[in-house]
Amino acid sequence: MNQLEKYGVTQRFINEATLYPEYSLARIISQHKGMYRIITSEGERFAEISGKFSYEVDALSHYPAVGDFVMVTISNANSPSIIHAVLTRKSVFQRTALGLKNQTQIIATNIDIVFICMSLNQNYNLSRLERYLAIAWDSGAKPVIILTKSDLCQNTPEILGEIESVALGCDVILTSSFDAQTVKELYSFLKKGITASFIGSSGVGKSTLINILAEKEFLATNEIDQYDKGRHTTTGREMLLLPNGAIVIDTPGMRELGVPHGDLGTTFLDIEELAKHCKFRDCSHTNEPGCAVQNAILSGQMDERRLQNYNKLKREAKYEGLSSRKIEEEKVTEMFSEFGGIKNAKRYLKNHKKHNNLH
Ligand SMILES: Nc1nc2c(ncn2[C@@H]2O[C@H](COP(=O)(O)OP(=O)(O)OP(=O)(O)O)[C@@H](O)[C@H]2O)c(=O)[nH]1
Ligand SMILES: [Zn+2]
Repeated sequence: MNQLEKYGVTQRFINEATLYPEYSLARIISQHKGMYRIITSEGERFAEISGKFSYEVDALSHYPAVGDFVMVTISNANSPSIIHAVLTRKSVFQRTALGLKNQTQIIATNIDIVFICMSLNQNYNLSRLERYLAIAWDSGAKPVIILTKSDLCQNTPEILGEIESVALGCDVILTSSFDAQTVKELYSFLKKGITASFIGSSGVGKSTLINILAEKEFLATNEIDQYDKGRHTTTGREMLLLPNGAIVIDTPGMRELGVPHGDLGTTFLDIEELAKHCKFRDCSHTNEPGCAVQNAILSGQMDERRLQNYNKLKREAKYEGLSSRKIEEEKVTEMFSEFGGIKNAKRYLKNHKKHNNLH
């Protein structure tokens, strides 16, 4: 079988690839400082982007990322293959780039299913789950909730009830590493050729799950690897193949995904639906008369905590916007320092601000 077929290529990508008859289709399996590892029809290769690509690329998010299908010229194993184009992404996990607040950085792409992992002991937290759901809905991947360490939980039915109130139609699976059968339940989602990823706080048991699915120690789990934060000691890979042909993307970036530019509208569909019935269109759902959201809370239909988290995430989203404006100012300073120096830049900003204040 063609190597690439093992790595989740679908007809959709094969079709798009025909637009580039001079190049070959490949998939990015890892990325490190501008160097990529790719799977091609001829096996694994190192790769870098072409000169033309790097000249024309105008946003961080347009660079290839783990999971991308790309069009390449395949070199022999000793020299880098050349990446010419990135095919349309089916799903995208992203976050605001460190140090560059107004640019998004792509963490991983073309993930079909994202398992949101939360452990049933101290890590259990509905607001965090909502946060992860927001990331998932925003990405285009299908979220499935995994509640790990069920062996440590005494009041599972109660918690399941709470989770279902925020999960809105997502599947929820209970697992325990002491019962491999519970983990194998994930195979109803992890079919051959499906690309999946696991997100959730550190220590909830993501590596443990992947190792059980892989039927080998793919990843170091916390007990063996308590001090050495380096992972993937066995494989060095960010994309793993499970025995049944499913693909797992496990990059450090996916593990660190925390605060999303989440799709609040989907995660909090119930609140947004209720809000349509508030008396005032700009209702803040705090103490306005005729507030449908408050009424739902009063009648016990909705949990007050859920509204609080909704408001909190909304505030964060707004704050993101503000801070990016500040970053914009810094960028202008930098730009002007090239010709004319910092003084000119400051003057420019001052005038600019004055000008803005007039509006
Ligand atoms: N009791 C119990 N412990 C578990 C279970 N799953 C994992 N653990 C333990 O939880 C700890 C953390 O597990 P990991 O699999 O390393 O967690 P992780 O989510 O991969 O953590 P990071 O790599 O930091 O993101 C280890 O000591 C595991 O043995 C479970 O189902 N039940
Ligand atoms: Zn309201």
